[in-house]
Order: sequence, then structure tokens, then C-alpha cells
Amino acid sequence: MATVFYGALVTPTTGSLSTYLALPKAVLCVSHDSGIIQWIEEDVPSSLLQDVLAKHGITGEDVSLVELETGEFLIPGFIDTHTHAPQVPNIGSGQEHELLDWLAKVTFPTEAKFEDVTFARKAYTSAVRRIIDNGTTTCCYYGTLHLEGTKVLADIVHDFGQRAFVGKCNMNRHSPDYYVEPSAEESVARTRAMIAHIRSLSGSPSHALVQPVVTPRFAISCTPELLVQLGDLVAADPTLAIQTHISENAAEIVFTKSLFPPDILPTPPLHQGPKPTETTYAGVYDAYGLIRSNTILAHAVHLEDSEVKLIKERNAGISHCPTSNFNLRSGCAKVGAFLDAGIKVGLGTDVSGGFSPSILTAVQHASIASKVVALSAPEHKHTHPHAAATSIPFANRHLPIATLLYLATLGGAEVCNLEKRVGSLEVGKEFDALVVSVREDAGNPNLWGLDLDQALGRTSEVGKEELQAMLERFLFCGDDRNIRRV
Ligand SMILES: Nc1nc2[nH]cnc2c(=O)[nH]1
Ligand SMILES: [Zn+2]
Repeated sequence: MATVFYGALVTPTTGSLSTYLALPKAVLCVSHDSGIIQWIEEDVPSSLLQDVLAKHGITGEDVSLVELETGEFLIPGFIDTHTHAPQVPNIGSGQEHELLDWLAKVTFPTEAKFEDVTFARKAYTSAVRRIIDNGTTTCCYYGTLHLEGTKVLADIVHDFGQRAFVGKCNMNRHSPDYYVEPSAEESVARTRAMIAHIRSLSGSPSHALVQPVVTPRFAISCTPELLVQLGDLVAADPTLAIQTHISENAAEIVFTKSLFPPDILPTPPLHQGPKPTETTYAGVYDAYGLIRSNTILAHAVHLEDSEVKLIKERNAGISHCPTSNFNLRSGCAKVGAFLDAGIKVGLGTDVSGGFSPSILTAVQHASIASKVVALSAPEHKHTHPHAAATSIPFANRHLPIATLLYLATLGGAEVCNLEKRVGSLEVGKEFDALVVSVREDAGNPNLWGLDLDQALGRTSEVGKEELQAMLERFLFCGDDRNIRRV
């Protein structure tokens, strides 16, 4: 048996950040048994659809045919490379604070409530449901420091069938008395228990839907002893993913450097050359063996050049969280420069530093952040609009639509090391997709502009340009009303 979709399809393609495919009349076939995309035909008039099915040996009985309507299109599922499930109840509160005050006054009191497993189950069920409804099919979750609550989060994600990384926070210092782990040993023991629980749900990392992720909250909240033990834990298991925060806020960086002077840092396992005489934030994690190809580093707003080089050398990924970076007044990450350096970059909502669980909001703010970076660059010139479509470097210019789409999907998959399985609609990948609707009956009047009226009403044909216009409107003005199926 197979399911065949016939209609418009939009996808980034492997190897290109500057272009994407917009196919108004595609046919895509998914195997029921494996969920894998078997074949795609790019341009099939409706009169030839049956011939194309016959060519692929598909007859009436063994196919379920889904014909998309005008104004609908398939797109890969969104990937949120950094969010906090227990902070969803806090969305929109404490908007006046910067990071460290916000953690103390708003975040830690709420996260502490997740000690109550009944509370956790209710809050996490609603949070995960909302995140899926917003089109996020792969999500990197922070839980709280609680083992039982984080197991509940993993169970809920698994039951919903969402692809995810779930991590229990490691935090044994610089946190309030009511919300801190008693020792490094206890923190690591609970982490081991969480890993065992999640692996019992989902099986081996090569095909698991839900995977554990080691989650030192950030360097400030971990003693050197704890980071040593986490380094040992991940060194013994190269398949274990790691996520943490890096260089988000100026005061946080000053504090981090004061806590980890160079003389207390171990020599990093992969280090070549003399020991550094000055601490960098990335250097701290690296010294404990926590930066590697399956590490996800959230924020990276104020990275020094040497840190960009180190992250590239280790092939770690960056989660760009622009909504949060604006909202907590952290700054604008230099995403264009990271892309030029060949670093893997995806988007993160960072709820509730970010006030939206939707990757669409992250796309919008990633665009604005790149425009702010461009406007503030010393060599800023008003570039011709078509410059965006060329292959000139990304640094200091606004991100093109193709690149925004890439960050929301395939870039996120690369950050999660899932790019062979998801992130684009390509043959051999898992069918992990959304049906988007920009039709009037989706109920979002913001998408209802003149050119779409024309595309959907007065002309019967949607061509490539109309489809590209629909994608742009959806990325900038769409919301969960426009996500018809996940
Ligand atoms: N944005 C954000 N940054 C952090 N740094 C440490 N903890 C957090 C958190 O919960 N949110
Ligand atoms: Zn965060």
C-alpha cells in the first residue's frame, strides 16, 4: 500500500541554502510500510496522473490518493532546535527582564512546580499538543531538573508520535534553594535514569523517534565537578546528544568567565596546541568534552571569532533563537557569518524567553534579526533586492526566503544530525510533512492579499511564482490556522 499526494510541494533541497523547490503539480508517493518517500514526479498535469501512477506500478486498490486543493501545499515539518516545555505556561510573562533576572523571578518558580507529576502531566500534554499544532514535527526539549517529570514529558511526546530530543536539566549551583540539584553525583545518576527510560521507549538512536539529550542548563548552573562527570558520560557514548545555552547575554558571559578561569579548566580532549590563557564560553564547554558533532548550542549571540572557529572545527550546531534574543534584550546573533563559516544552523523558539511556540514566529524574527545585523554593519549599503538570490556571502545581509525556509527545516535537521531522515521532501527520506493552506477557509485574513486572490480565484492555474508568493505570505503572516495537517 502507498499514499500518493498530488498537488503543490515546497521543499529545500540538500546542499543549497539559497534556492528551494516550488513545484505546483507534484506527485509524491509514500510507502505505508516504511513511511519513506518512494518517488516524486515534479510536474504532472492532471490528465496524466493515472499514467504516472501506472508507470510506477500503482493501481487503484493499493493506493490512497490525496489531492491537494488550490491554495494548499506540502512542506517539510518544522524543526524546533531549542525550547523549554515547562516554560510554555509562562509565555508572555516577565517581558521586562533580561536573562538572569528573568530566570530568578519568572522561570525558576514555574519550573519548580514540575516536581508535582500530576501538574507536569497536565502542563506537558497541553504544551506538546500546542507545539505539534504549530507544525513542529521535530523538537529539542528542555525539561526541568526533575527526573519523574521529565520522564512524563518523554512519554507524552512519544505517545503523540512527535520526533524529539528530551533532556533533564543538570543544575547543581547558582539556582534557588527550592530548585537546585543536591550534588553532581545525584544530577548524573538522574540523567542516566532518564537516558535509560527514553531508550526503553524508542529503541536504538539510528531509528528512534524520541532520543535522550544530555542537558547541562548552562555553565553557570553547573559545578566543574558536574561538567567533568557529564563529559565522562558522553565520552563513553558518542551517540548521546548534548544541548546547552551559550553566549546569550552580556552579564551571563561575564559571570561564566569569572566562574571558569583558565587555570581551573581541564585540557580539552580534542585540544591541539598550548592551553588557552583566556577563557571563552565555548572553551569552557569544550574543556569538558561537551562540544562535538551532536551538540546543540542555543543562542550564540555574542560569540568571539575563536569560538566560531572552534564550533566549526567540532561540527557542533547552533540553534538561532531570535524571538527570545529580542525579547530578553540579549542581542542579534550573526547567523549569516555562521552560515558563511559552514556551521550547521537551525531555529529555536526558546519558549518562554521567546513568546511563541511557533517556528513561523522564529522565521519572522530571524528575518528581522538579519536585517538589523545588516543595518548595523559598518559597510552597510542599500543592496538591490535581487542580491538576496545570488550566491554572495550571507554575513551582514538579510536572509533570503530560501534560507529562512532552510533554517526552519533542513538546517534544523542538520543541527539534530537527522538530515538523512527528515528536513526536506526528498526520495529516501521519511515522510515528515505539513499540509499548509493559504485558502480563505483556513480563516487567516492576513494571508488574503491581492496576488493570492488572483492565484486562487481568477486564474485556475497556480504556477511557480504564485506558489512562491504563497510560501512567503505563509512564512511571514501564517499561523496554526494555516497548518491543515501535521
Ligand atoms: N533563554 C534561556 N536561557 C537560559 N540560560 C539558562 N537557562 C535558560 C533558560 O531557561 N532560557
Ligand atoms: Zn533556552
